[in-house]
This record gives sequence, C-alpha cells and structure tokens, in this order.
Amino acid sequence: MGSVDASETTVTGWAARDATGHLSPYRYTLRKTGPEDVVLKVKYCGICHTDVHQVKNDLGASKYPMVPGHEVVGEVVEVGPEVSKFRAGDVVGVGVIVGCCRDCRPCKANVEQYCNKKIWSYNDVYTDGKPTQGGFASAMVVDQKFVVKIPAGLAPEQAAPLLCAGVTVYSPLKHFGLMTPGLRGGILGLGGVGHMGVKVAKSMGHHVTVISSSNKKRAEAMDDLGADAYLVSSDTDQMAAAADSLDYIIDTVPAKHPLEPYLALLKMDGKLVLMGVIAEPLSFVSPMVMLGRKTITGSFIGSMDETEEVLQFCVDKGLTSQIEVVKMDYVNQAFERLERNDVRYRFVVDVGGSNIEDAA
Ligand SMILES: NC(=O)C1=CN([C@@H]2O[C@H](COP(=O)(O)OP(=O)(O)OC[C@H]3O[C@@H](n4cnc5c(N)ncnc54)[C@H](OP(=O)(O)O)[C@@H]3O)[C@@H](O)[C@H]2O)C=CC1
Ligand SMILES: O=C/C=C/c1ccc(O)c(O)c1
Ligand SMILES: [Zn+2]
Ligand SMILES: [Zn+2]
Repeated sequence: MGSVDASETTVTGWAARDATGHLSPYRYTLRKTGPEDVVLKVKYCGICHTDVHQVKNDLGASKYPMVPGHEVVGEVVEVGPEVSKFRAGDVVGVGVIVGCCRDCRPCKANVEQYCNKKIWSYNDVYTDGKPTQGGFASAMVVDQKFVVKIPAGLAPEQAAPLLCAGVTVYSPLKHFGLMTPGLRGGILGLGGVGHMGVKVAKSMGHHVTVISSSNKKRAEAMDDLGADAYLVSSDTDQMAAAADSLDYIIDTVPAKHPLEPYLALLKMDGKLVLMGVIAEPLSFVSPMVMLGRKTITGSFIGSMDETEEVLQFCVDKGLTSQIEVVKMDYVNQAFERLERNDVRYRFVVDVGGSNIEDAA
C-alpha cells in the first residue's frame, strides 16, 4: 500500500485511459475505512473476458480511468469497528459486485446480484460519489457483505477464478435444478468460464460435452478437464449426430453467434443458459423453442452465498482452476492473448508479487 494521509490511502492500480484498453499505472485514493469496511492488500486477480469488454467499451458505458479486475484475492490488513466476519491476516476474495440496496426483492432473497441498485466493483460510482476501481491494484476497500473468506485448502491464485468464472457456472446449475447426477450438459466455448463449467458439472456427476469453435482444445478437454464428448460447432455431421441429446447448455461465447445449432442439441425441456455479454441482438425462429418446450435463459454471476458455496464445493471435490500466472507488467499481453483465444484457461495476475509502479 502507498502513503497514508489523515483520511485516505493512495494506491496504484493499472488503469485503461480510453477504449484502446491499454493498462498503465494510475494513482488514486481509497475511501477512509468505514465501520463495515474491509481493507485488503491484493495478492492475485484473474482476468475475465468481461474485463476485456469493459476496457474496450464493448458495452458503450465505460468510464475512464478504469482499473478493471473482479476476481480478487487479497489479505485483510485493516477492518472497520463493526466488521465481525474478518480480521487482519485473513485471505479473502472479492468478485463482481461491492454494493446493493439491501431492501429490494432480490436483496431480501439473498440474490443481491440481481439488485437494480447493485454497485459494480469497477466502472461504477460508490455511495460516497467516488468511482469504484477493481483488483489490478495494490489494495481495495470493500464492505464486508461483499467479501468472502478463502477456505483452507484452496491456494489463493487458484481461488481467484472461482470468484467470477466458478460461481457463474455454479449458480445457474443450482438455480435451475441442474445439479442432479446423470444429467447431460453442454459447455459452449471452452475459456475461463467454460473450463470451470466442465469441472463443476463433472463433479456434479454429469455427462459433459464441450462444444468448441475448433478442434484445438479436444485433447485437453477430454484428457485434462475430464469432458466426455467434444463437438466442433462448424462440423454439421457431428452436430447432427448429437441432436436432441443435452439437458442444458451453458453458452459462454463472448460474441454474436447463431442460437439454432445449439437449441437443436437440447432434449425436450432442455435449457440454453446464456452467459456471454453480447451487445447485439441474437435471433432464432420460434419453432426451435416451441417444438420441445425449450428454454432460453440467462444468468448473472452468483450471490455471495453461492460464492461461499462454490469455494467450499471446490475444496470438497478437490477442484482447481487451470491458470497461467503472470506478473503485472505482462497484463496488456495477457489481455491481448485472452481476446485472441490464446489462454488455457484463465490468466491470473500475481499482483502482490509484482512491482506495480512500473509500466510495461
Ligand atoms: N453472465 C455472467 O455472469 C458472466 C458473463 N461473462 C461473460 O462470458 C463470456 C465468456 O467469458 P470468459 O470465459 O471469461 O471468456 P474466454 O475468452 O475465456 O472464453 C470464451 C470462449 O468462447 C469461445 N469463443 C471466443 N470467441 C468466440 C467467437 N467469436 N465465436 C465463437 N466462440 C468464441 C472460445 O472457446 P472455444 O475455443 O472453445 O471456441 C473462448 O475460449 C464473456 O462475454 C464474459 O463477459 C463472464 C463471467 C460472468
Ligand atoms: O464477468 C462478470 C460480469 C458479467 C456481466 C454480465 C452482464 C453484463 O451486462 C455485464 O456488464 C457484465
Ligand atoms: Zn467475470
Ligand atoms: Zn436491492
């Protein structure tokens, strides 16, 4: 952490200044530690494709300077006087949201990620009027409600991708009643979210089919991740042979794509769960859902409760994420490689072990 004045701490994060998305060191202040706040020194932060969408303004709502990063693992260095869940020295995680209204139906049902007044961990404005900034930074201040303990048995760098990618697949499987052993699931797009989808679904006892844009990941998917089957989406013979075979598909593709080839893979009552953030309309003809009573739905990360659950699920099942750990001075190359589909399967930045004052 940086210098401390009477009220605010100055920290360094790596920020994008414009839609080129190039990150470089940026100094800003953290708010004074409030009664329910946890101050954490960042150790590791995963790179999610949403970070690419955000720094490049793919959704048209990006504000700069923007320090991305929402798969954050750190060590607690200070807590406010009303913090009961954490103490200095704890290893903790922070994900996609850091605030909610606590009063609406989603908040009262403990699915605060669906609160219309949620506060994103970056590219948003906090209750004090300051911009929120994410985890590619030396430290963060976060309300204890949005902090989870990393359980013993999970390495901190391994835990980082679980805070977004992991809970993002766990939540819909749980919510839509898709945790039953023996189900046949499809994972469309084998990236950061998709590879956790394979691992989590396999651990639930599912038969898992990866549906990929190429043959490049076939051996890894089957041998390393434990997938049961592998389809190349452009191979019409393979796709036809697999028609009417899946109970659900988790669709993680981050770009516009046709839905009909995937709807055809679903059995009657099958569910297509959209995960990718795509700012263009997707289309399908209605018989593709009517003839088979199929559902197209979506899901957004997971609740704080589910985040705690997925962390424990991974400990209990012995699951880890498959990651490439890099230093902060490699972050721009890592973003570029992620964008061109060249990572197996998640970059995690060793923020604590980097000299983050130096630009690449
Ligand atoms: N709903 C939610 O709560 C969340 C949404 N997201 C969103 O999910 C999406 C995936 O995120 P993440 O897993 O981090 O991204 P990755 O880039 O790691 O993975 C996406 C995968 O999709 C496939 N893919 C990539 N580009 C294309 C394309 N143009 N056409 C077809 N397939 C493509 C590739 O798999 P293959 O090589 O197998 O084809 C790639 O590995 C993003 O849009 C992200 O913003 C992320 C987290 C939470
Ligand atoms: O990576 C996590 C965030 C996902 C996300 C989903 C939907 C949306 O509109 C976003 O801006 C982000
Ligand atoms: Zn994410
Ligand atoms: Zn709310």
